[in-house]
Amino acid sequence: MAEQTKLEQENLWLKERLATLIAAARDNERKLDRMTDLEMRLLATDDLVGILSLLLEDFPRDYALDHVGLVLHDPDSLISGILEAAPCSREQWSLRLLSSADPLQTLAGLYLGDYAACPESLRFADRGELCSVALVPVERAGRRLGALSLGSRCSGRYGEGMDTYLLRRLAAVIAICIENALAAWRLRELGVTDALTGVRNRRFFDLRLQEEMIRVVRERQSLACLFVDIDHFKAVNDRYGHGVGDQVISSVAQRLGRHLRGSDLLARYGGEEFVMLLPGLDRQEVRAVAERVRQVVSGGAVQVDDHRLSVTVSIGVAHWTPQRLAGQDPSVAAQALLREADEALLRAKSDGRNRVVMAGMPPADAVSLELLPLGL
Ligand SMILES: Nc1nc2c(ncn2[C@@H]2O[C@H](COP(=O)(O)OP(=O)(O)OP(=O)(O)O)[C@@H](O)[C@H]2O)c(=O)[nH]1
Repeated sequence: MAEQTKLEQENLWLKERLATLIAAARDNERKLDRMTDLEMRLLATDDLVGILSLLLEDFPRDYALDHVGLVLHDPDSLISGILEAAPCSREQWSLRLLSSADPLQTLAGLYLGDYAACPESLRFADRGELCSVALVPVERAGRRLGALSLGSRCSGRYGEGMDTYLLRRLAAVIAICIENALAAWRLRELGVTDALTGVRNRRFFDLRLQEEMIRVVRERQSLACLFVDIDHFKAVNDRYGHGVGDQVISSVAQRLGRHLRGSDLLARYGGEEFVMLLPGLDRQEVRAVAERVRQVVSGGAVQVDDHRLSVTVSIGVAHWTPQRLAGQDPSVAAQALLREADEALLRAKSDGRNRVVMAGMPPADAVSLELLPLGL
C-alpha cells in the first residue's frame, strides 16, 4: 500500500514536472516566434530610420520591455546625417552615436548584470532607474558596429545563467540590417550625387523638379529656376588645364551652395552649368537671391594651386507665380520653366555675361547694374 502511494506521488511529481517543462517550452516557442517575427520585419526594412524605429520603438512596446537602447559607431557622421535629413521624431529613442570606437571596446563580450556596473559610455543618462541590463555587441565580420542594450527595473531580470541565444541572434540580425541599410543609402547617394562637386546631379534634379512642381501647384506656391553658367570657362581649361578647371567648377559649386535654404535645391546640370530651384519666393526676392549668388561667385578670386582666378557667372531666371502655375500639368510646366530659364541664360550670355537676366523682363531691366570686369 505504502509502495503504491509512493509510486502515485512520484507519478504526480513527474506529471507536474512535465507540465512545467511543456509550459516553459511553449513559452520559449512563443518568444522564438515573436523574435523571428521582429527579425523578419527588420530584414524586410532597408532604410536606417525604419530599422531604428522598429528596434527602439516597436520592440520595447510590443515586448513590454523597460528599455531597449542602441549605441552605434558613427565615425564619419553618416548615420547622424541620415537621421538629421529624415523627417522623424526620435526624442524617445535610446540611441547614442559615437565618433570613436573606443567605448565599444570596453565591452569584452556579452554583459549581463547590474546596470550601474556596466561601462559608463554604454549607459543612457536618462535611464538611471534601470537595475539590470544585457549588453550585446553588434558585430559583423569581426568589426564592432555597436552594442544593443536591454534593460530592466528588476535587478534579477538580466544576469548570469540567462540563455542569451535569442539576444545574440538578434544582435547579429541588427548588424546585417544596419550594414545593408548604410550600403543601400551610399548607393542611392552615389546615384544622385555629382562626383566632382558633391552637389546633386542632373538625374536627381529632374526627379525633384517633377516632385517640386506637383507640390507647389498643390500648395499654391511660386517656383523659381536659376540656370547658372560659368563665363568663358573654356579659357580656364585651355590656359590652366582640365585639373584646374575641375577645381574651379568645384569651388563655384561650394559658393553657390552657401546661400541656400533647406527647401532650395542646387544641382550640377552638366559641364560648367548649375541649376537651382527656389520655391516660395516672390519675384523681387528671387532676383535678389540670383544677384547675391552672382556676387558671391565673382566676389573673391578662386585659389587653385598657385593660380588666383577671377570667376564670373551668368544667370538666367524663370519665376512662376502661383497664379501662373494654377491648373498646369506639372510635367509640362516643369519643361516650360526650364526652357524659360535656359533662354534667359542665353540672353545673359549674349548681353555680355556676368549678369542676371529674368525671363519676361525687357532687356534694360534685365541687365545687372553691378557688372564686374571679367578676370580671365
Ligand atoms: N575641367 C572641366 N571642364 C569641363 C567639364 N565639363 C565641361 N567642361 C568644359 O567646359 C567648357 C565649356 O565651354 P563653352 O561651352 O564654350 O562655354 P564657355 O567657354 O564657358 O563660354 P560661355 O559659356 O559662352 O561664357 C568646354 O571646354 C568643356 O570641355 C568638366 O567637368 N571639367
